[in-house]
Amino acid sequence: MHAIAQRVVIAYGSESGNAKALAQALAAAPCVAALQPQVMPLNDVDLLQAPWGDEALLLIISSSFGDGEPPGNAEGFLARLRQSSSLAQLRYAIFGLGDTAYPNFCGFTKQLDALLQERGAQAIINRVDADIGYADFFARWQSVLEQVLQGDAQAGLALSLRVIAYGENDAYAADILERRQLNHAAPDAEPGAYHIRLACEGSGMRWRAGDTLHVLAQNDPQLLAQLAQWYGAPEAAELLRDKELRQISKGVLRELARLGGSDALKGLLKFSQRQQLEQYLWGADVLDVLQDFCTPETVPLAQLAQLLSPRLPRAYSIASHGEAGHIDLCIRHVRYERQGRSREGMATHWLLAHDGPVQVYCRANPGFRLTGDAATPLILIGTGTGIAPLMGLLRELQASGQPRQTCLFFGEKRQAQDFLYREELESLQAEGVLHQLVTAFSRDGAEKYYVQHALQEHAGTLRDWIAQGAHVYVCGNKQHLERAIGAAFDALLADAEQGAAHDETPWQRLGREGRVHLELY
Ligand SMILES: Cc1cc2nc3c(=O)[nH]c(=O)nc-3n(C[C@H](O)[C@H](O)[C@H](O)COP(=O)(O)O)c2cc1C
Repeated sequence: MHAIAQRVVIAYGSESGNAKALAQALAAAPCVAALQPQVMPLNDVDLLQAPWGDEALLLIISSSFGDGEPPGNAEGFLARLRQSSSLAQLRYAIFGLGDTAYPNFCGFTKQLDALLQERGAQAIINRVDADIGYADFFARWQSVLEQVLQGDAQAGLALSLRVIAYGENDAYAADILERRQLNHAAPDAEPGAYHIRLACEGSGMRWRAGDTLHVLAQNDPQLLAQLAQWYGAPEAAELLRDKELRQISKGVLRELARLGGSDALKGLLKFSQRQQLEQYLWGADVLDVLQDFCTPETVPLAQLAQLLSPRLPRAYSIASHGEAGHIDLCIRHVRYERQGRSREGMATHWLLAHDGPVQVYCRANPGFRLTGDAATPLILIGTGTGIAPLMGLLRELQASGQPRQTCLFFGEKRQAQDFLYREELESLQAEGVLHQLVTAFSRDGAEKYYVQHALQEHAGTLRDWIAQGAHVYVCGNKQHLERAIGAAFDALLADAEQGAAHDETPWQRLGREGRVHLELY
């Protein structure tokens, strides 16, 4: 066997430094160092000028960003590659870094590989698609590269290192390990709040606290039966089984209004009626729309089946950390009645009632992940089941063994019934993971008391923490929470910030500095 390359270029595309660090480590590895490699960002690689003859080799190590796009220092390379014609002389190998929690996993390096192949370039090692645990893959890739450099071409073409990403069409079937009610039933209590644990050990699925779990639930058989009855056609249940029956898009409504010849529905779809439409759609399903505005004759079953989109996944905040081997959710079992029919949240009901595995996949939510360093204090604010991602963050801090100054403000109705995760929170506090646990139970006193009131009472601590660079994480109800929390922070920081520029409020400034993390629903 003889060495296959005299000249090696190691080119990286890297936004936050992982790929660059690997490129530098590779250059220092004895088998490569002997060839005195050049290390540079992909943007500096000149595909046309460099002599990519028999003796040269391009090793690409790059991450993907945005939606499977190149990091900033690789954008120019991609543009030039697109414009280039034949690259038949070029031999290359690609090591892609990514995160399966993003929909376009390793999108950029997959695209590079395809473009290079289209232009006749030759991969000497099969492309690697590595996830966040890339260190192990890199060690294996490097040892195969060593074999290839020594002339063993087969080793590169036999390598198979590609993490498969889960998604809507390729979901993971997770068993339910635990279902436990977190609040105590009482006649006037909030609807049930449940802790659900899903088994994910060995799935290869990756996530971090703050990310979301997408659940592909099945439609309620009762609703399918009611649709079949409305149509007088038993086959409706089968035809509509995998269709989205709850979240009805404007496009579908427009088409139903046209087919049904309904002026009332056409009117509701006018821009000026958007609030009325929102009110009408709250808790509605496709059977409501059909009953209210159409007849089985105006919207034949086959046409409805064609019109409706496939079932949409429902997203839940993950309440466990990424190394846990299981995914925890904290969900509310919503039940209500409308037009004489009792209804339940589609996926929530499915998660609570169904036996057997649940189809799921994770998606990254970088805006709600832990940021900053050990010196960055964390102010966590959650109401009701909005505690879920905050539990995830606390559990991640606990698992990391690197606690920070952390304070949780939790709001609910009544302490005796609604103190979700009370025991665990108290033990996190005893362990020193959580420094302050502040609760605001709105209905326990003579006057309503909410998290924003608790924030005011702790103004001194909060001001100090904000001055130390604290990040604020807020999760809960969209309608009330953000405005109330923003106003509370503006009030408590107003004095401290007197004299500062007034074209923004203190809360807006924190937002602009990337220190406010919101998860509102
Ligand atoms: C905002 C953001 C967007 C990302 N987008 C993607 C993506 O679309 N596909 C993917 O596979 N990985 C994505 N990632 C994950 C990165 O590719 C991964 O963290 C990688 O290890 C970063 O390497 P680098 O430090 O060399 O840039 C993203 C990460 C962040 C923070």
